[in-house]
Formats: sequence, C-alpha cells, structure tokens
Amino acid sequence: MRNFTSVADVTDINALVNEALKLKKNPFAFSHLGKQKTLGLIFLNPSLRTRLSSQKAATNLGMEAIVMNIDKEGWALETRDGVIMNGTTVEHIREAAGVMGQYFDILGIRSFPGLQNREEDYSEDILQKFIKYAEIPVVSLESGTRHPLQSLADLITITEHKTKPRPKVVLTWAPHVKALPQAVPNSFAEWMSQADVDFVVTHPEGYELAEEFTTGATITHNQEEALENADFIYVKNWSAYHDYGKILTTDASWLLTNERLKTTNQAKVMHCLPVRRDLELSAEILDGPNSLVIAEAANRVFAAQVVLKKILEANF
Ligand SMILES: NCCC[C@H](NC(=O)CCC(=O)O)C(=O)O
Ligand SMILES: NC(=O)OP(=O)(O)O
Repeated sequence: MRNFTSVADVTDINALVNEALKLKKNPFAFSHLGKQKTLGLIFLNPSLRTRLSSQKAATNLGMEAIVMNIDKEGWALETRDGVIMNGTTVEHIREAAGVMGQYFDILGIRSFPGLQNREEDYSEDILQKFIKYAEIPVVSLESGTRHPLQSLADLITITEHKTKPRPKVVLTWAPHVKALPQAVPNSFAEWMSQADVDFVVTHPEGYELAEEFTTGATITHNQEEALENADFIYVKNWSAYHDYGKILTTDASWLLTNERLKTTNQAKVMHCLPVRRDLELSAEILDGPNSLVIAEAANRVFAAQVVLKKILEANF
C-alpha cells in the first residue's frame, strides 16, 4: 500500500480487518517496524479521535508522530495555482508539502471540504496536492469526500459485534443545525458496498449522496421501513450533495430513539463522533446498551495501526 485515501487502496478489506483484529490482540507485536520513522499528522481542521488514535497507533509501531494544527499554528496556506500571493495567504502548498516530505516518512492530512463549490471539493485538490508535492506515502485523516480510517474502524467494529454472517446495516441521516460534509457517509457507503452486509441507506428527500458511493445500496426515504430487522444502525448527519452544502430540513422526527429500535434486531447503534446529544442522536441510546460509539472509537487505533503497518511494510 502506497497511500490510504479510499477503499480502492485496499486489495482485500476482510483480510485488512482480520489483520487489525490481530493487532488489537497484540498491539506491540510490530513495535520495531516503525523504528526511526516519523509520521507527520497535519490538521487543517479540529480533531480528537483521529489525532489521538493515529498518534497511539504510530507509538505502538515504534514510530515517532509529530502533530501540527496547521490551521492555527502554521502560515496561512495557499492551495490555488497561478495566483499572485499578495493577499492573506503566506505559504504555497507546493513548498509546504515539499518541506513536509523532507521531515516525515509518512504524512497524514485532514482537510474538510469548504461545502461551497462541489466540483472543487470532489476533485480532492488539497489531498492530491499533498500527495504530489510531499512525494511520500499519504494517509487521509478525512478529506473532502471520504474518511477511510473511520470506515475501516467501523467495519472492524461490525465484524467484532455481528451475530450472523451477513448482518443488515442501515445508514440513517440525522438532523443537525450545521451543514456537515458528506465524507463520513460517502466513505461508510463505499466500504459497506464491498463488505458482507445487506446495506440500506435512508434519508429525507434531497439528501441523496453521490451515486459513485452508494452503488449497490438499497435507498429509501422511509426510515421506519429501513430500520426493520436492522442489526446495525449508523447514524450521521450530512448536508445535501445535489443542492450542494445546503441544509434542506432539520426534521426532528429523524432523531433515533429507543422507541425506533423496537422493530430492529436489537440493533447496535454507531456514530463516528463527535455527536450532538438529542439533536443527532438521543442521549438514551448513547447512554444505553445498544450504543457502540466508544467501542467504535477504540477501534480507530487499530484501523490506523494496520494501515501504517501496511505502508511501512510496502515502502521501507
Ligand atoms: N471526523 C468526524 C466528523 C467530522 C465532521 N463533524 C463535524 O464537523 C461536527 C461539527 C459540529 O457538530 O458542529 C463531519 O461530519 O464530517
Ligand atoms: N470520528 C472522528 O474522526 O473524530 P475526530 O474528528 O475527533 O477526529
């Protein structure tokens, strides 16, 4: 594996999940693999889980991790080509990424979409420029369109908790007050379409995700119908893809409550976090026996660790 930016970088997702579960049982088995190697973790946006789990994963492999919140601590970054930099940006991504490539062996980048210009966000311009100019392996820490480390941790969690070979997994839209990216649901859908699951997506009208991510999924506007016999429910808000970046509704009837779980197969409830209680997901579910959110976050370490291991093995 050279880069890890989407499910397409993985040859066998089940093998990757099994390797992650092996690492979970024995986290220090490869503690010399990353010796004298440096992981740079560059954040253009906030993070709790991705930052801490990636640092921990690197440490477990004997790597050093250097974190920079470039949005707050770095020079204002110019990402466009061909502009005269006489405004507020100070350093171009060509030099910034080029320099990072000198200091690090592997580079992790978090860069959220602006949600203003769909073409620009979906071109993954910033992530692609880091790959091009750093000239070292790059791991997405959530980009404009995807969050693959999250999706891998989600699949690890489903694999651990499933009680049948092919569980029913439902991705449901949830209300929110802010326009959020499609990266988490896009990525989850992309991974689920390759996993051994029956995958259903439910959302209000107008919240259709880009088709490239939901190929093979059953899509319905009827949440109640979608939840019947569900084994796992993945809760997430996203803003509209077609009417790009817009909030079309905040309909609270989409909020998942214990009452809604009654027709499910005692479904386990997942969310990538951070979650706004009683807006996106009910506190009674988060605090109850069906919630997997902490277990899911715990698996972020082993998702990051297996990806770093694969990159170290293939490139050094
Ligand atoms: N990395 C996990 C999710 C990150 C982001 N959530 C957020 O921005 C939440 C912000 C808020 O609730 O105000 C998202 O949905 O893609
Ligand atoms: N789930 C997730 O990526 O969390 P952070 O945004 O806190 O890293």
